[in-house]
Amino acid sequence: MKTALVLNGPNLNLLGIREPQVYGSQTLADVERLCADACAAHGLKLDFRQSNHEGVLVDWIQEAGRGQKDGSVAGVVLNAGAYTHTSVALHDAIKGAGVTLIELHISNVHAREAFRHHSYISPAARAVMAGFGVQGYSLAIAGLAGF
Ligand SMILES: O=C1C[C@@](O)(C(=O)O)C[C@@H](O)[C@@H]1O
Repeated sequence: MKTALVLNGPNLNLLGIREPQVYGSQTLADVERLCADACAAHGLKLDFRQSNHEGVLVDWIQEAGRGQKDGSVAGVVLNAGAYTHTSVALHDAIKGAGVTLIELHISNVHAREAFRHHSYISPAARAVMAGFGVQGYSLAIAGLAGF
């Protein structure tokens, strides 16, 4: 059984408390349960992580790339949070690792502030999911399973 890595970036540990009018009231633990159910439904094993640190996310993407090469990893669902809009390092990590990656946002970033309209992740991602709320995680896992 292949693993789906679901990686969450900065401030996503605050889900449920953080701007609930934008991100909803479900916590990151709730999101992990959603992902576990979606993975079980699609024959995938879940590896769910969160970090506030850019370099840690880079390390995890590189690890996922190695896992994809040895056949143990199906791909990555990445909510890079604010690093989406700033991080050349994450862009380079995804390209360098050669990993199949779905960029995910809980909110519709294109309907928000202009600084959220540009993503360094999108040009390196296989697909992009935004605006479906936390349900987007389940949809992204279904998508990953279908690649
Ligand atoms: O931290 C986040 C969360 C986010 O990635 C989302 O899930 O909608 C959108 C980003 O702009 C923001 O910085």
